Amino acid sequence: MTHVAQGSEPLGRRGERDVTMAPESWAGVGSAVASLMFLWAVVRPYFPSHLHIYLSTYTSKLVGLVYPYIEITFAEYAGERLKRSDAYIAIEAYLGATSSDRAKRLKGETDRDGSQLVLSMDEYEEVTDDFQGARVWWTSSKTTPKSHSFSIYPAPEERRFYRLTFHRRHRKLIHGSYLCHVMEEGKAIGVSKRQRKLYTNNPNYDRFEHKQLVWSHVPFEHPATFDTLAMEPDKKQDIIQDLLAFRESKEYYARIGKPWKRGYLLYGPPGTGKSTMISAMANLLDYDVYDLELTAVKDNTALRKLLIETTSKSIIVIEDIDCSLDLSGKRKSEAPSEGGSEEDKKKAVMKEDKEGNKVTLSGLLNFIDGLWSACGGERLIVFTTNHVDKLDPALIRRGRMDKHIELSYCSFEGFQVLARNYLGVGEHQLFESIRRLMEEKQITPADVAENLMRKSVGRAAEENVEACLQSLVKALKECRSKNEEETAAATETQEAKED
Ligand SMILES: Nc1ncnc2c1ncn2[C@@H]1O[C@H](COP(=O)(O)OP(=O)(O)OP(=O)(O)O)[C@@H](O)[C@H]1O
Ligand SMILES: [Mg+2]
Repeated sequence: MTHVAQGSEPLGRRGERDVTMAPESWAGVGSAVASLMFLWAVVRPYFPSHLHIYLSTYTSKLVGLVYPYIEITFAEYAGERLKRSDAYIAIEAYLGATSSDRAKRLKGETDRDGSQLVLSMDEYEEVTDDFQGARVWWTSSKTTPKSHSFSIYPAPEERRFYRLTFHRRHRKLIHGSYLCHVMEEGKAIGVSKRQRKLYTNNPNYDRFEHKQLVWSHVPFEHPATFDTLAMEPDKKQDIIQDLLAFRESKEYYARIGKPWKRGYLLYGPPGTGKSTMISAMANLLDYDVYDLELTAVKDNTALRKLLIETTSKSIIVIEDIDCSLDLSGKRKSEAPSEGGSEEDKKKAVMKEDKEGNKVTLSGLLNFIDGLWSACGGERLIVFTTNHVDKLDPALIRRGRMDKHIELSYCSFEGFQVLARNYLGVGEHQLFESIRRLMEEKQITPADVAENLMRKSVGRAAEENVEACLQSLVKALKECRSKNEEETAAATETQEAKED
C-alpha cells in the first residue's frame, strides 16, 4: 500500500501501522547537528592532533544517534551511462503503478514507442509505502552537474534518481524482502504494460561505415489467435496446454537442471498456417517475436551476437530453415541472381568462402545448445519448413526441437472454424457437400480462407455467405484429390533420386 506523505500532518499520525517519525521531521535536529559539525571544523586546528580521531568518531556517532534513518539511492544510469539501470526502471514502474492514484504531482510521458502514456512520480515528489508493518519513504529527485566554463559541447544531462529512506530498525526487512518485492512487482508491471515487439535483423552502419547486424523492431500487432486458427480441436488443445505449461515451469526447469527453453518445429505445405501459428503463440503467451533472417547473417559469430541480444519472454523464429541453410554444412549462396551465369555463381561462392561469410549447421547447433544453457530463460525457438524430410536429423532431434507439429491440409473441422470466423455461420445446407468434398480433396486453409473472404461490400449477409460457400465448393472440385497428390509426391521423390 502506498500513501502520499502529508508533510503538514502531526508526528505519529503519518501511518496507521508504523508511527515512525518522518525523516524530514528531523530537519531541525539535522541542521543543529550540521551547525555542530561546522563549529567542529572551525575549532579543529586548535585541538591537539591526537584528539582529532576521538572527536571525529564521536561526532559521527552523535549524528548516527540523532538521525536514525538509512538512505539508499538508485541512479537512472549506473556506470557507463549507456543503458538505464534495471533497478531504476523497475522502481519507476512500481511507484508509477502504486502511487498514481495518490500522488499529487505526476508526470506523463509516452513510452519509447510513443504508443502509450506512462505516468510516473514527478521530480521532488515523495510517497510512502508500507510493507509488513514498516514504513518507507520514496523520493524522486535529480541533480544537474554544474559546468563552470564555457564549452561548445552540450551541457551535461540531468541525473535522475530515486531515494529510499527507512528507519534503521527495519534494515533487515528492507534489505531482505522489501527490495526483492519492489523489483519483482516492478518488473511484472513493466512486462504487463509493455508494447510487444516484432524484431528483425537488419544491417546497420556505425560511424566508421562498418556494417553491423542489429535488431530493429516494430510493434507486434498480429491479430491471429488459437481461436482463429483452423486445426483439429484436440491437436490445438494439446499445443495450447504445452505452451501454457512451459510458461509456468520456471521452477520445474530449475529442478530438473535444464535451461528454461523449448524448441518447436512447424512443418507442412505452404499456406497451412505455420506463420499464423507463431503469431497465435506469441499472443497466447504475451511474448515478443524475433524473426531471424539467417541469409542476412554474415557468420557464426554474428549469429551468436544477435542471439545473445534477445531478451527473455520471446519467440525466436527461423522460417524456412531448409532454404536458409545448406544442410551439408555450408550456407547457400545468396548473391547470384537467378539468371546469372555459372561463372558468376562460382565467383560469388568463392568470394563468400574467402570472407568466411557463412553460417554453418554446426554453428546453428552450437547456438541452440550453447545459448540454451548460457543465457536467461523463457525463450521458445521455432523453425518452420515445407520439407521436413530434407532437414538434418541432428537439427530436429528432441532436446533441440522438442515438439514437432505438422500443419496440413484443411479438415472439415478446420473449415468450420474458418466459416465461423469469416462468415459468422455454424451451419449451412452446403456444409454437407463441403464435408464430402473435403474427405477426398486436398485444399490448404489459406485457399479456404481466400474463398471465404467477403465478395462485395453492398451484399446482404446471407447472399454473401451463399456466394462464398459456392465459390469454395467450386474451388474444391478443381483441387487435386488425395490419391492424385500422393502419386505426384511419389513421382517427385523418384525424379529427385534419379537426378
Ligand atoms: N490453419 C489456418 N487457420 C487460419 N488461417 C489460416 C491457416 N492457414 C493459413 N491461413 C490463412 O492463410 C494465410 C497464409 O498462411 P500462413 O502464412 O500462416 O501459411 P504458412 O504455412 O506459413 O505458409 P508458407 O509455408 O508459405 O510460409 C494466412 O494469412 C491465414 O489467413
Ligand atoms: Mg510462413
